[in-house]
Amino acid sequence: MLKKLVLASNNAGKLREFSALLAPLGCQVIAQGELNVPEAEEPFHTFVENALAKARHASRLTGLPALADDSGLCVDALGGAPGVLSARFAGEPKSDARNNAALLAALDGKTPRSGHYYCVLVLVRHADDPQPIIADGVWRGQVLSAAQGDGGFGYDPLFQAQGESVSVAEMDAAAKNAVSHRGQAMRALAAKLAELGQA
Ligand SMILES: O=P(O)(O)OP(=O)(O)OP(=O)(O)OC[C@H]1O[C@@H](n2cnc3c(O)ncnc32)[C@H](O)[C@@H]1O
Ligand SMILES: [Mg+2]
Repeated sequence: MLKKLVLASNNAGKLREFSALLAPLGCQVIAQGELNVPEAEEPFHTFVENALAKARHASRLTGLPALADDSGLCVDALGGAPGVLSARFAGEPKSDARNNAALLAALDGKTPRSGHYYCVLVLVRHADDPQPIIADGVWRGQVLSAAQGDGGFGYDPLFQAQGESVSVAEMDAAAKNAVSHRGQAMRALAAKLAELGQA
């Protein structure tokens, strides 16, 4: 039974979404920043390796079970970019506004504008956990030609999910969580925990 876990993320947008998504687990959740955990390195080419590195890092420094999210936007006409580099597509320091501008510039004149958000979640029960619990989610859609709305975070003003008539930044938070890559991954993770008798 998980009583307490550290959320291995410094992204305020993700943390807001997780506060609703993790509520059903009924465990105490502490953001790593509150425990002075510095940002982990994310040197890998796959989302899952980066998520595992972030989870192990937070768990090692806090002694708590840790949940990490590695996610990004993968655009078909850009060969999957920004992908694992989504947070830093326009370089350092990380900036959603500059990333959005860089995405529009990269897609200028290109078709199709289709792509997907991807999210992988990794939960380790301790830093050297040999059996991390892993779940992922995919949310397909299109990159718009101009930003719309001011909700959400990251690329949300530029992303319109399949079946929606507004950008993700124009959806309310609960509606996004109900269908998003992160919402899907979180529900899959919760199901795995339940199967293992851990939640
Ligand atoms: O590593 P942490 O501390 O969790 O925070 P981060 O922002 O660096 O997170 P990632 O390394 O996983 O990079 C994810 C980037 O992908 C984008 N992204 C992921 N999920 C998104 C979502 O739901 N809406 C909009 N953009 C998203 C956004 O640019 C994020 O900064
Ligand atoms: Mg990151």
